[in-house]
Amino acid sequence: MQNVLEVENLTFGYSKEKILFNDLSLSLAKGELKAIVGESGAGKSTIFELILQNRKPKSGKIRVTQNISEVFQDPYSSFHPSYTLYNQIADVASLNELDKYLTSLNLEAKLLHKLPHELSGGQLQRASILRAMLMKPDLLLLDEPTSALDNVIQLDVMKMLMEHLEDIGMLLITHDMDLASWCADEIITI
Ligand SMILES: Nc1ncnc2c1ncn2[C@@H]1O[C@H](COP(=O)(O)OP(=O)(O)OP(=O)(O)O)[C@@H](O)[C@H]1O
Repeated sequence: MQNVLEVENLTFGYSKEKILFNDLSLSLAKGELKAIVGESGAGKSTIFELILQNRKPKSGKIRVTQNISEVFQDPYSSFHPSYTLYNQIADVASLNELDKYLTSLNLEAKLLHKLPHELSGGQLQRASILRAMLMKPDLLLLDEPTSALDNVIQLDVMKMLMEHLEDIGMLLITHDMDLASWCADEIITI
């Protein structure tokens, strides 16, 4: 099994006084879904910042594939406000499998021709997952990707993601321990 992410003895804090995590190690291969859970402010989103190399660790190593997609916590900041979703998705991803994902995400194709603010938070969240999947990543970073969805749609979306696990390693940030226990191979608590 080939790892798409290896984190070794990672230590990080925004200041010396407040270390968020100390000596954190984890690995992720295609076919695996691991969940990061922890209280608000524990540093879950910060781990993604480090994986995306937007921040440098205080110590430790991160080895990661270059082919990463992410779904951010706030769906409104995931898209540029001035362009249609279709344009923003077509810019970065192949549209070959568009119809298949629209169906499994229960999204109407006409929504894609709207501007981000014309969609609900839940519709935008699914559009963000659509874009991430069409990019065919090796590693998918999911930061509370279903927080704006009701329970039934949340489960449908998670099942759809899990059907594609064979080709992707997935790291899921969630505050929902039930969701993590249901879908994850391993739960990392910070
Ligand atoms: N750019 C920054 N500069 C200084 N401190 C920051 C910065 N970004 C986040 N923090 C602080 O670091 C801590 C961890 O933030 P982070 O967003 O990673 O937490 P989280 O576990 O994802 O929280 P939540 O579940 O509420 O999204 C928080 O105390 C936050 O205030």
